[in-house]
Amino acid sequence: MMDLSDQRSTVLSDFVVVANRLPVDLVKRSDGTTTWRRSPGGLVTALEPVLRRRNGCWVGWPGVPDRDVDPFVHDGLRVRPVRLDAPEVEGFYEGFSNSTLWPLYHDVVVKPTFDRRWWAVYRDVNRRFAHAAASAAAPGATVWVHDYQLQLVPQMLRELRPDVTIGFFLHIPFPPVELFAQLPWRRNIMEGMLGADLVGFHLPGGAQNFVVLARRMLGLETAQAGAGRGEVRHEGRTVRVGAFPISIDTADMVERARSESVRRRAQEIRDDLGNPDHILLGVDRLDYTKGIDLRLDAVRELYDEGRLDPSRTVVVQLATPSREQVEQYALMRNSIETQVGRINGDHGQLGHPTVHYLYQPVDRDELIALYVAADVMLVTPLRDGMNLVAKEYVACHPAHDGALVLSEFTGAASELRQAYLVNPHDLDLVKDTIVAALEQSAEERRTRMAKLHTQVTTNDVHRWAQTFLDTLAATSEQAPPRGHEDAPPAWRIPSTAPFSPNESRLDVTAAGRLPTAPPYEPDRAPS
Ligand SMILES: Nc1ncnc2c1ncn2[C@@H]1O[C@H](COP(=O)(O)OP(=O)(O)O)[C@@H](O)[C@H]1O
Ligand SMILES: O=P(O)(O)OC[C@H]1O[C@H](O[C@H]2O[C@H](CO)[C@@H](O)[C@H](O)[C@H]2O)[C@H](O)[C@@H](O)[C@@H]1O
Repeated sequence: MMDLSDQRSTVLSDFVVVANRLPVDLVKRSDGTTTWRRSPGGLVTALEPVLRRRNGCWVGWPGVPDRDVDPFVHDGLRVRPVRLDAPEVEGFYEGFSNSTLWPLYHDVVVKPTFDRRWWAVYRDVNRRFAHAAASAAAPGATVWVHDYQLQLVPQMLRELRPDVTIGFFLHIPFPPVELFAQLPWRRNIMEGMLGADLVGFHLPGGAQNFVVLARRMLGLETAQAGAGRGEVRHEGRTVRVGAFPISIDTADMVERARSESVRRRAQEIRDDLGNPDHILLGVDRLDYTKGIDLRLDAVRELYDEGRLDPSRTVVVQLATPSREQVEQYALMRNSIETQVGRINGDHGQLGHPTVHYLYQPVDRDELIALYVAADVMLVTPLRDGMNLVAKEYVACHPAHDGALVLSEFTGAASELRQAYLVNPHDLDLVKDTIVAALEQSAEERRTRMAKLHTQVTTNDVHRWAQTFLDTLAATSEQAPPRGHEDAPPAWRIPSTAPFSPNESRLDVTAAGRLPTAPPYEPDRAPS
């Protein structure tokens, strides 16, 4: 248990978010001075408005190695930076997080590397984050730990601060048993996450995979209800598990998309692109999971076959630089840029490329203007935890124009059922679907987009956070009084079989049901 008496000089918070990324990155300007810039990725997009509303504190890494930065307030947000040295960035961030866990959890779309040195660094860095969180949290605070980079933090934090309530949320898919079982440190990761009071995933499938592993691999007592809700009994505590599909600050997006300045800019973009009949748009971190290469293949074939007219239909692809030191990302960049060059070489004209490609982050309002201008949004990941870009595009079409082509392998596809859903591995289907989205009737377009818009308006990021945090609060209220943690729960379902990674995932749903109606409904995913 940590002594908080030495923390008097620092403000302690009742609500602490812990994530690898801070909402802002420290970046060097060309003149050698530094400034803070919005960090990449959907985790920051989602959490920033949540923290702003709840006046909490954010513990995370400032995005550059070897920099000690004191706690500070950025644009009204309280921020507590955690230092990582260059070898730690390599072993923890580029290595274990993004070359082991990221590919393993994304269906092994590239081969994960299992390196024992990276694992040791991952553990050490997780311990540092746990200490930073423990130092930031007021007595009895709620600490919300995020994502695959910090899966050991809940357990480590609990050892330091048994008084705090701990939530954990995974932003990427949680893999099926047979994939997770490849991980040499699979037990440590599971035990790390089980340090939380509530473990959340985007989708019921991830939650179910987690409960199955707890029972089969760790031999713990578990219970499952429908739609991914479950409980795991661990070290005398009950850990709740659930699905909580994340979203965006929809009202903010809608307001910006409707603003005069953004609408004017959207028209300028159309003019600058030569007033084509159709604009197809892709917006992604440059990541091999996002299927940018697949959609470019589809578009190239459509141009080659004359099904799309390059003088009337243009593609805009924004790619945010991401994890550039990781080999697979550098390779992916090269191959995408080769694809873009080839399409433009074959189908572009002087001053009029058919694919407009930017490898850079753009300002938020510029991005929204692009969403507004685009007739068809292409979201084709091979695997994606959620994909907020899809929801952002929908939010930016409050008049119910536009069309969304969406991979079935995104978390968003489970909610955005009226999108043009595609299997991105099926190139002919992707091509036909792009053409269908372009040729849809005005009525079809309005009907689909109206339903999608209702979905993202009803289920925004504030509702997501509220549901998770309400569930977490209810969980800690239901915990047995200290000293009575071993009282046997009524629902106990003992593990019966030894762990086997090949066991069917589905058989566990027969394991048991919660005897009483659970107090929460995290799987509400209205259409
Ligand atoms: N080039 C870009 N410039 C600015 N923001 C971008 C760019 N590309 C992506 N984004 C933002 O990054 C976020 C991506 O989130 P998401 O789709 O959930 O995927 P991920 O978190 O894996 O990158 C979105 O909020 C999107 O608006
Ligand atoms: O921090 P980076 O290495 O630069 O990567 C950016 C973020 O990518 C991942 O985002 C995920 O979270 C989104 C919101 O829940 C979700 O929509 C998306 O499907 C995920 O890929 C990663 O999980 C974050 O930790 C990174 O910060």
